[in-house]
Amino acid sequence: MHNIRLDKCPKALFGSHFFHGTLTLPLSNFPKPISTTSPRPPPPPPHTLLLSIKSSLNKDPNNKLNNNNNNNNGSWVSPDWLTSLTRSLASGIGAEDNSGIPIANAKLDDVSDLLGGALFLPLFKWMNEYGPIYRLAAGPRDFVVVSAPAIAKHVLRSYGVKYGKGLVSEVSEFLFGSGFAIAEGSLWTARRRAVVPSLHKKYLSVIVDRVFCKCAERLVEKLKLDAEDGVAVNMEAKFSQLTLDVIGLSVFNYNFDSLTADSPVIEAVYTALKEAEARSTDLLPYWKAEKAVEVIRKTVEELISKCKEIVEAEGERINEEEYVNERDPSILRFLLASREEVSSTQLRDDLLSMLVAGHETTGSVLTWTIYLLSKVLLRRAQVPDVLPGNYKVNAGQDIMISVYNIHRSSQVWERADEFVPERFNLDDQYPMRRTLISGVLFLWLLLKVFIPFSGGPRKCVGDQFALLEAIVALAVFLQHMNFELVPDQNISMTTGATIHTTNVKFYPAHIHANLNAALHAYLSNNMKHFSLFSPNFGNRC
Ligand code: HEM
Repeated sequence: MHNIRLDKCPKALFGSHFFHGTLTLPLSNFPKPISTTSPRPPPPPPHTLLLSIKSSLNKDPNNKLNNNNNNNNGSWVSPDWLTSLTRSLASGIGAEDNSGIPIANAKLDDVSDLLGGALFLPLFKWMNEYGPIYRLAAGPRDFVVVSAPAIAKHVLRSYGVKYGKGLVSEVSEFLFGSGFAIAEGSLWTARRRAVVPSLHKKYLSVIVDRVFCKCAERLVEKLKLDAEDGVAVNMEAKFSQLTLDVIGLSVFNYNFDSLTADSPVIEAVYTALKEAEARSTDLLPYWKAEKAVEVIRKTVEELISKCKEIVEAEGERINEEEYVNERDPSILRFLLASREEVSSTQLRDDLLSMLVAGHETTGSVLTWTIYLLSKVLLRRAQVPDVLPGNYKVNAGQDIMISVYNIHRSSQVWERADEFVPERFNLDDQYPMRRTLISGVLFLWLLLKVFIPFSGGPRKCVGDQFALLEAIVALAVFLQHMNFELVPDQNISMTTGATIHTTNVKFYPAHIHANLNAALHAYLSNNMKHFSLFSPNFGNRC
């Protein structure tokens, strides 16, 4: 596992502002973009696969291919990557590589982070060495890794035309089945159109009150007890429990009550996501996730059948666009009352997608600032394509967009590595709005470089939900609690769907404070601006 020095850890920076009672709004604290002209020109000279393989074999004195040319771009397959070598030898000696994409020379040391699940760390290192686009052989797979906003935008907005989800769908099918989070083509279009209307504005405002505030208040009550006892608390675990309760109530009107009793669903979600990650590189042995998937599916099926009985007994039908059932405003109720014809397996898989995506990711936004938590997005080229910067990819090429790199690149941001709460002046009553009015150019840049919820047609459907949840929870915590980081901890990172810390503890302390007026203003004005955070790049979703 990779150990991060506390003084280098973005979380520590975050903590120094957030966890000592000063109000900060992490969502608005992204760095200022300085450039969006991404691809690093000029492209490196072309090289051949054969020569690259030769260069990787150079270390072997017995190797007959030994007297080859120097390859500035490193080897197609690093000496340490025997699995990749095997694959490359099998699949294309002599093939011309005229892609213009440099090849990352990945050493085993570099990828030790992979074994802890922190793939984004070596990806960042290689970006600094090879630039905003490079080719990486990861185990038996071969990825083009993209850290340039313009290329990322090109790939994300071309979903369905030139790119599909590809690998991510393949490796997550065991979990999501036919759910719309991984479905492709017309199945995805139909399912997304059915589910997205359930997250309408009226629903969100009801959920803020009934669910986000209530769940956060419940957590505060628990933390007060810990404060009295002087107990150090693992906040990541607490946030995980909080968000499971939130997503359970919002999607199913069901209280997991995981703040009180351990819920097997949390563990099951992490286990399943880890397995999906292991499958995507094929570098690690797969976990045995069958049991975890069974736990999640069974839970979802039970919740659906309970709700179905009630809806059928009541004969409820949707007749308004922004329909909310006052007793049960859940997404499940919305879908069932809309009487949409869909198989029960499909419904289960769609809702399971919401449960996993919604639970797993929202927890981490509370411990990391939003721009620091994102990992990678995967796409696969369906046709040959030329990327901005004149980089060529073949049909079938897996593309890995490193959102972490884009959000942390010094080519893109000023003071890229820092958390700077002062970027938005909180004394300003409407910080986001002012930016909107006065900074058209800034916003245009922002839309291209800040993509925690992805972009284009497959962008997150829960972005506004997640942002509101995080803001409301922060508001409630800060009104009642202070947090002090337990000194001398070894802070590590790991990944689920996003980046998480491992076992970081805080001492909570109860305070009596008033909710900051700026936060009030922010909350009441931000909803309409939230779409900023996941651009659709002009696509209709
Ligand atoms: C901080 C919180 C969250 C983050 C950072 C996040 C991030 C993302 C990202 C990056 C994607 C797109 C993946 C891609 O382009 O391949 C995505 C998709 C998705 N998210 Fe979220 N998400 C969050 C919260 C939520 C919540 C709360 C829900 C549910 C209420 C949700 C439901 C979904 C679904 C269903 C998809 C699949 C959409 C599709 O494929 O059409 N997410 N999310």
